[in-house]
Amino acid sequence: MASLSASNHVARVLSVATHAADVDAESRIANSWRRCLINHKLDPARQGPPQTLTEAEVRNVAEPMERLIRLATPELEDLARVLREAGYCVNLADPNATMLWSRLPGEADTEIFLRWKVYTGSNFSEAFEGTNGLGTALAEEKPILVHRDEHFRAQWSIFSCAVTPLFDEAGRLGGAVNITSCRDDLSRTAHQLALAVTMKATRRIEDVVFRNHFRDAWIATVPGDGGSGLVAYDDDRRIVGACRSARAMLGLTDGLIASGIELSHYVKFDAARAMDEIVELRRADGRPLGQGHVAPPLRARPPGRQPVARREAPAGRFEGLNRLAGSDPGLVRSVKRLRSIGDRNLPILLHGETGVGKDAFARAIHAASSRARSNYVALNCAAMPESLIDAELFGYEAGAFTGARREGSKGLIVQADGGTLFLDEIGDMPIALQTRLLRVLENREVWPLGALKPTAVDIRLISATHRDLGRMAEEGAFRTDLYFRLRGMEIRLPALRERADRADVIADIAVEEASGCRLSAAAWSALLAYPFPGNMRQLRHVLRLAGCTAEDGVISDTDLDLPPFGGRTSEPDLMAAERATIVEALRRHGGRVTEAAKALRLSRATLYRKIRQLKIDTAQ
Ligand SMILES: Nc1ncnc2c1ncn2[C@@H]1O[C@H](COP(=O)(O)OP(=O)(O)OP(=O)(O)O)[C@@H](O)[C@H]1O
Repeated sequence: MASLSASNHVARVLSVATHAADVDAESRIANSWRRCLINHKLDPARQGPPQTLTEAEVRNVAEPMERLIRLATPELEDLARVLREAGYCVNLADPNATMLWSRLPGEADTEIFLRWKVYTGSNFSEAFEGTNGLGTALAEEKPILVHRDEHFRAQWSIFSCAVTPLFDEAGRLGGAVNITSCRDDLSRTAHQLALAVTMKATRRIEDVVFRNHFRDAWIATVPGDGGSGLVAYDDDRRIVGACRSARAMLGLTDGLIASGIELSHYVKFDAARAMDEIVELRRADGRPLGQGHVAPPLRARPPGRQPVARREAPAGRFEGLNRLAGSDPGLVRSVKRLRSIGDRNLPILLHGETGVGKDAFARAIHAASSRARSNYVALNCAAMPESLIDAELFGYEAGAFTGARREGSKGLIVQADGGTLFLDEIGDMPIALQTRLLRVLENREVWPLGALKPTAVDIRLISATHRDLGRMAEEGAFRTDLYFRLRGMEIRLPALRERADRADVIADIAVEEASGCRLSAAAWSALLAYPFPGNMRQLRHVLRLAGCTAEDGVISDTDLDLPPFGGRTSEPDLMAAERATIVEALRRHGGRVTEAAKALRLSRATLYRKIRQLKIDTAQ
């Protein structure tokens, strides 16, 4: 379609949508235009940005999608890297078409995406924005390419997007992967190729999500006309799950799966041994079905280990906490204590080394509480100077100081009202601010800078530190009264090397970060023996990298980037190991802090802080 002026575009949309012109009348685009006009009563000439959520709202919407986002991120990063040259931005959206993950292409193109708010937090549902890749693909639950003038609203005609819906392990709509370009020199054919790449990436994400969910089960890959389908089954060959295409292919339903129906009703094959293998599949009546693939439970993959008994499906809102606790007795006890305090508003102090999962744990506590529907607001006290923490946390009135935002700022405490405030690295909070925080906790109200009256707040406080706050309080470096106020309940998160279920944690993270690979015996022993000073974060990083360098799907010990470390746990040793990890990440990324931070899964602010603390010379 050639590019049209805005008024011509509107006229064309109206004539096609009202059947006056029968050009493309039966096409999906024409049908969508009709939906927009008749069902959604939209105006193709309307101008203005899409609806955009605040950062806190995005966090709330993203919370139930956390596992999907985590599992999809490596694939999405690859997709963004491949398509960056062609000026594409890449997004992952939830089923309501709200973008929750974005990578902008950089350079000149980025400015356009920012100007038009094509980024995290924006909603592109068809009912609001008219025909567009994300909204229409989700409305129809089918991949679609929407090229420039095919958009309903004239203003979106500067973009071309290609979108593939994503289905979860139960075949339900879980979101969509979107790619958008604003380059007018890219042909429809080029976009079609990009759509094909996106569809492949999305299928791989679905594959990882399915295998991760059914990691205790055997997985059969069944060939079909429109691609293969995955069926999960237990040791007795009873089906426990099936992906969307396997359901369609075999006629499987939730009811049939819940009834424990046997795989042999649908497909048969000879002997299932302990290794991944290609098998000749037959239909239930014995006719050949083609070649399939059978994989043993992922949890059982590390050599020499028996399959781990299936963990009980965790009950409802405690699912996240149970998952993080695994089967480490200390952590399981802590989760039990958290359950027993129920919804009493007790402040919680998390204590643990860097990367053990303090933030993840705090989020899970929030998700398990009756406050889950309200905001979870986090602040890292070590990442910013005192004046900024003050303004960010307590807020300020309009014109309270030079450089303040014209409209003032509510502050994070007020934003967390009704929800949870997470203060990371609380040990780094300057003394003056400790006093203000104590006052907030005691009086349950906050005085924004320059305000004439306080604002009442109801927050649950979770704080975290890697320091010995008790000792700091004794030495006068931390307010004793605040210390006691913070530790309504103190939870120690053990280092990875201390966890009794270390082997399970490693196996689980291997499945997530290096899906499709298995660990050689030597790699497995090396991982078990290594003290992981950077804990979960470092383990994830090591396995992600190993998954990329592994040959023939086998991670050997030489694929593991484990910097020498003595196994002792003193602070200087930890710092030395952390320093070495950061220096190595910076070296790998040519000194580019943003990319090194991404690889280490740290925020840029945190990495800059660590660079300063550890006196790392980034100019090397
Ligand atoms: N139990 C767990 N199982 C698997 N992955 C985990 C677990 N706990 C944390 N992680 C992952 O480890 C990484 C680091 O976690 P998180 O940021 O919560 O650690 P932290 O203790 O807050 O780190 P820091 O002290 O540097 O702020 C994240 O990618 C998180 O998803």
